[in-house]
Amino acid sequence: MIGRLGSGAFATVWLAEDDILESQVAIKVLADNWAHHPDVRARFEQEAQVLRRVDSEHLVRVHDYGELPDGRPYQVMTYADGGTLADRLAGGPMPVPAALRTAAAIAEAVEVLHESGTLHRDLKPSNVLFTTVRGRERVLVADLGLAKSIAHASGFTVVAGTPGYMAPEQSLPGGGLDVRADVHAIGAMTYQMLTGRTPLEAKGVAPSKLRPGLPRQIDQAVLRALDADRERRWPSAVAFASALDLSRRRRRPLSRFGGTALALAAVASLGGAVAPDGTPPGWVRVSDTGGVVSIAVPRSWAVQLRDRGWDAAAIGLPAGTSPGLQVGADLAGPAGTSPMVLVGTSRWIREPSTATLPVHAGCARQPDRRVSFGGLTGRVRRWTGCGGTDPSFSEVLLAGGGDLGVYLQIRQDERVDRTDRVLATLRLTYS
Ligand SMILES: Nc1ncnc2c1ncn2[C@@H]1O[C@H](COP(=O)(O)OP(=O)(O)OP(=O)(O)O)[C@@H](O)[C@H]1O
Repeated sequence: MIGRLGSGAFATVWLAEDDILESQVAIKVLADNWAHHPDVRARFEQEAQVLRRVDSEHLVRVHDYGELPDGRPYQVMTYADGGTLADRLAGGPMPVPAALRTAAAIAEAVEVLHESGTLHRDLKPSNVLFTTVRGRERVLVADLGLAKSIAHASGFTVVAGTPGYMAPEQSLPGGGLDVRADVHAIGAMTYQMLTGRTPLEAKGVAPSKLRPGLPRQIDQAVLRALDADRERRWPSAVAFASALDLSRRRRRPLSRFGGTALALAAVASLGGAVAPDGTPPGWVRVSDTGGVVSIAVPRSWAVQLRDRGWDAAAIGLPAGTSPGLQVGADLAGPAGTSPMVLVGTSRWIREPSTATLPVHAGCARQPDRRVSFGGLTGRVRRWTGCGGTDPSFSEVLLAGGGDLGVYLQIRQDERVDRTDRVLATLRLTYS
């Protein structure tokens, strides 16, 4: 051990030298009084497992888990040499681009956690660390609030979430939490990075009142993340990050292709096993009411479902309802701002197809490419660079598996294309 880095309500974190890795690591040791509590201990271990398995460059990595001779469990994790966001905020608000970049990185990490089925529950500036990688600073989200949640559930006098950041529903007994509680906390930190004050301290006034010159879109994005009614909040961390990113791009058009990578890189990095029905870990399978078509999407996309079919007239085929579904993060929200998948079947979709795929005005059409999945073949047309609030669109026609062909529209963030990954999970039941 080289020295003590800090302590929280549950644990003390030490700086140590790893002889094998020849690098510095942080070792978090559960406090003695909690180490005797089986539930808290189990959650501490669970936290280590999650942070070992889930892989994002913006999440603290746990390398090892063990037990000291006196029985206290510990986690060995990446050492963050750049202090915490709390330290930075002690000096007042951050430069706007740095605040937005940091918010996007936090959202990315949290989105990856959500996709693996884990809520953070205790996002706050002391849990956001900075480290230096190859001379560049990187944001790292640490410390899941798992221990807190169990302590709270067991009636201990520990607040489950930190005032100023936690969502209103977190202080309600038994209020089932979902990803939107974390969205609230990211919103609160973004507010503070931009204005120097928590929304609680500032009584929720628009950030631009405290930081003149902030664009209206940033005000709107941040206030929506903080809405007391979670139904009106951004439905996912990535939806919030996209809204901030779009505001940022509008301010600084040159940064469009550089800078922040959004959360969607998550897929490639998820651990765990693919389910027998082809559903990747952290994804959710949905189907239409008749069970004819089913598909899996990342959990954060699967907030709303319309499962009563669709009308193939939408793509220029004979009208009439046939099996189909639409699943998305925010189907009722402003068009084009959140991920969505529409899957419609039709016996009119054949090869060569007479369907008329939609044109996405303002987007750049990419060359069509041929795809083939589980006996179905067809083509994908992708539209990118849509500008405004629109992400990318993939238009897909597939046929050849039986009497039904399939049309899909996949709306997603334009920089990471999950079209094939989603298509690979498509299942059709032929009559
Ligand atoms: N990986 C790390 N690298 C460097 N410093 C760290 C690391 N993890 C934690 N720390 C430091 O140790 C402090 C204590 O961390 P810990 O996670 O135990 O508590 P906390 O987040 O401050 O509070 P609480 O657990 O009550 O929510 C942090 O505030 C931070 O300063």
